[in-house]
Amino acid sequence: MAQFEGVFQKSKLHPKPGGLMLQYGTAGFRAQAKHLDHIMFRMGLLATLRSKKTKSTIGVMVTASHNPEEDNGVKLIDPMGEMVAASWEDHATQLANAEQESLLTELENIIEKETIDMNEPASVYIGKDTRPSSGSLSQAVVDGVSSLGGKFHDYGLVTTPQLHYMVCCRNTNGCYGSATVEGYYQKLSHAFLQLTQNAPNRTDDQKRLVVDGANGIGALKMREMEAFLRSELQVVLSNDGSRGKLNHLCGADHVKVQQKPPEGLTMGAGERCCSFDGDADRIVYYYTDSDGRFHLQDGDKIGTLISTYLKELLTQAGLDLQIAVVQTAYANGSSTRYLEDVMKVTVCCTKTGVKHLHHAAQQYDIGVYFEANGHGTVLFSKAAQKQILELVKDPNANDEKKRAVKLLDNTINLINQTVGDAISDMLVIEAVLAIRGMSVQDWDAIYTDLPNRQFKVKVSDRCVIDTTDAERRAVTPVGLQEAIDSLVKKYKQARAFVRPSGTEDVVRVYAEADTQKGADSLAHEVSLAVYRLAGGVGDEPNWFDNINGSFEETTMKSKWVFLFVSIHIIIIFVRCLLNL
Ligand SMILES: CC(=O)N[C@H]1[C@@H](OP(=O)(O)O)O[C@H](CO)[C@@H](O)[C@@H]1O
Ligand SMILES: [Mg+2]
Repeated sequence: MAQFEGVFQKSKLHPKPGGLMLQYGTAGFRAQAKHLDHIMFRMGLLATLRSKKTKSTIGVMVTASHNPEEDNGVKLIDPMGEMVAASWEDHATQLANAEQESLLTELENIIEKETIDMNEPASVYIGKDTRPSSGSLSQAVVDGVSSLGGKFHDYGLVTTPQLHYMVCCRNTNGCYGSATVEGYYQKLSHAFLQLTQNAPNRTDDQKRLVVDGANGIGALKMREMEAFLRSELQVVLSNDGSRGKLNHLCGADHVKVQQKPPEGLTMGAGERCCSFDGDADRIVYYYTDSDGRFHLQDGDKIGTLISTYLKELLTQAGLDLQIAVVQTAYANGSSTRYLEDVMKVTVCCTKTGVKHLHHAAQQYDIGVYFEANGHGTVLFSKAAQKQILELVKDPNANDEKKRAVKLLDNTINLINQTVGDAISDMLVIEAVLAIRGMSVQDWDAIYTDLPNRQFKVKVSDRCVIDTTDAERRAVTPVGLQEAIDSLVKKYKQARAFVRPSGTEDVVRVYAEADTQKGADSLAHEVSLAVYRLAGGVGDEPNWFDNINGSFEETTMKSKWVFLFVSIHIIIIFVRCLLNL
């Protein structure tokens, strides 16, 4: 214990509020920022141990992604830039929840269980998003690393995928790229410019893209990157953080869940637009048509576009590589049908959370994975990359083969294979549309989404809901799945499921049906079933609140409207009385 005296003393500066229990969820810890100082310190400790164990650099990203600005969170990044191994998530939860006096015992337990040699050096890369709380929280991470004698490099403000990229570059000794923000811009922009040479006649209009930066880090980084793209992409940046609040009525999550454009964006009819989320690891595209109808190109559409493009190139290059698309239960039924029936690619479904999709995608030569919300990337196996590189160098390849394989090679360099990356995905999409001469409308027409709806329900303990079959069926509480099954039967082409969120204290409800009215009504009925059978708290789910935005926010709005109307009625009543 004596060797940890420094840790113990430092930990007193980052005390754990007694009784506070948090869990390493879908994407790390997330909570109100004011509850996270001790978590950050402890994740600094854990990252140092993980670095000693793996003899590699580990990443710690301070962000709460799409959550409101008042929240924050932290994710750990493993040596190849992937999410931390699942077994270490348990260590993270144990360490985070240890009361002050048992912190060192918990630390020693991990060291013993993982047989960590404490004489190994440790190196941790740290990054943060633009939340007001991120500065002091990332300092707490630094304190944790330093108190265990680890070395750290603080990248300051970076997107989550940029930090994943840095970690991978470092641990591959630069093979993946150079571990600087500039290195990231250079690698991606070089590949993008190579790809767009294959679409030489694009007009300025076609190069124009309206980007909603969610008032977050993605906007800052997009500004920095612009010059590297040499006008081959002409970004019109909105919600750049100069005025609005992070993720407030904007950003990828808002657009996907509300199925409407963000505020703060001027969209011409038919114009190609996209939204990043708060830490720029997700992207969705959209446009409004001449009738003002909103069309969303979500993660499913992105996955379809990219896999179609890659499949075509594989055929042209004569490469026999297996391509698969990984989705979650949130994937629109139409996308799955299109991929399986028309494109004839393998589709597999995993639990929500990139770590699950990533691992599934690693099983294939080329694994394209996208969550419906726009979080995803493409993984190329080592063997696939080798075959592609060999063909690039093959002097006997004919022109068609040469072109296809060169495109594949540049696409590999443009994709951030460590994790979903809004900037990298955006450049891939822009390149694919340019090369294939497709407009956003052509892309939209590949298949038509089934109308769908997502709701949130507050319950006293969301862990009462346990699921199976990649979260498509609820095992507990008793009777819930039966209730969902009988509700689904009332609608055509319908499907619905519920699961506890891993990032917010809510139960998520998803429904799709042949009409929007049907999807809305099914989602509402399932929400009521959750509320009644899974311990709902507060008012019963209200269809109007759910449809019209974040439910806390609209509940507040409706309260204000109610107060305003009541005051007016009273005034009118008093006036009438006075006139009498
Ligand atoms: C339905 C949905 O969009 N869920 C999101 C959300 O997870 P939840 O566990 O549903 O809160 O945040 C995750 C992290 O960003 C993301 O991976 C996931 O797809
Ligand atoms: Mg995110």
